[in-house]
Amino acid sequence: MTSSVSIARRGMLFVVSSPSGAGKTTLSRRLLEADKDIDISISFTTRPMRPGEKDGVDYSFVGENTFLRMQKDGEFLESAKVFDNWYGTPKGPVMTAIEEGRDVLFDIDWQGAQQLAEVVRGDLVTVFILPPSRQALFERLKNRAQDSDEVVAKRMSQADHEISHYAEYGYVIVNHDLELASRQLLAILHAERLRRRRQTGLRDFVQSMIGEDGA
Ligand SMILES: Nc1nc2c(ncn2[C@@H]2O[C@H](COP(=O)(O)OP(=O)(O)O)[C@@H](O)[C@H]2O)c(=O)[nH]1
Ligand SMILES: Nc1ncnc2c1ncn2[C@@H]1O[C@H](COP(=O)(O)OP(=O)(O)O)[C@@H](O)[C@H]1O
Repeated sequence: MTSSVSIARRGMLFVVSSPSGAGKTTLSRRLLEADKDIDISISFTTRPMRPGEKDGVDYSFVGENTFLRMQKDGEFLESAKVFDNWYGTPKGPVMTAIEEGRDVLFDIDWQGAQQLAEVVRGDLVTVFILPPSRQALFERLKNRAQDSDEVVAKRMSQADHEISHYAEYGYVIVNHDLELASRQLLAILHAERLRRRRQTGLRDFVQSMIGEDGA
């Protein structure tokens, strides 16, 4: 197998959003396993930890006072209230990754995607995940068995509003078959990396090739 040529490029902010239960967490995890050049942004949240979640891994779980202090001090790249809880993206790790030419994955809602679009524009790629049907969404939320009936009902009632934002996204995937949806998400990541304007080292690369003698 031939080894690939490495050309310097800008990192991108890769946003995945969906109504709760459509599968964005599952798809994001699979993307991280399949590709080692993308890091996930770990958000801060005031929502209670779910069974199986780990502080600092799934989210950094903080109280409302801490969150609001961080928000006031400008420590978030974006922040929003979703289902009565606060969520925010810490600035530092994202900026470091982008400067190093690494990509960052965001599992955030449409409000966060809109705010990021104002800050980074050309470095932003957005993907919206749709469930195959309303019934499937309900069943996934119930089968996940991590939220009370009341919370599931609330998430279902918010789904229409979430879904209504799909048209603000650059890509849309219907997550019916998990394998297919995972491949589609990976394909978007790979194609977006090849955008000419992201490949900042292309000019030097081509220049050196054109300048070479003896072909
Ligand atoms: N704007 C914004 N939204 C976030 C952030 N972190 C998570 N979210 C969104 O908040 C919503 C609720 O997330 P979560 O409580 O984990 O529930 P889940 O989506 O059902 O797993 C989802 O739409 C997430 O994408 C963040 O840092 N900023
Ligand atoms: N394509 C799929 N087919 C069946 N179940 C799925 C599929 N994708 C995800 N799930 C399941 O649906 C539930 C919700 O997925 P999750 O990734 O937590 O959604 P979200 O992060 O969007 O709230 C989980 O139990 C997950 O295993």
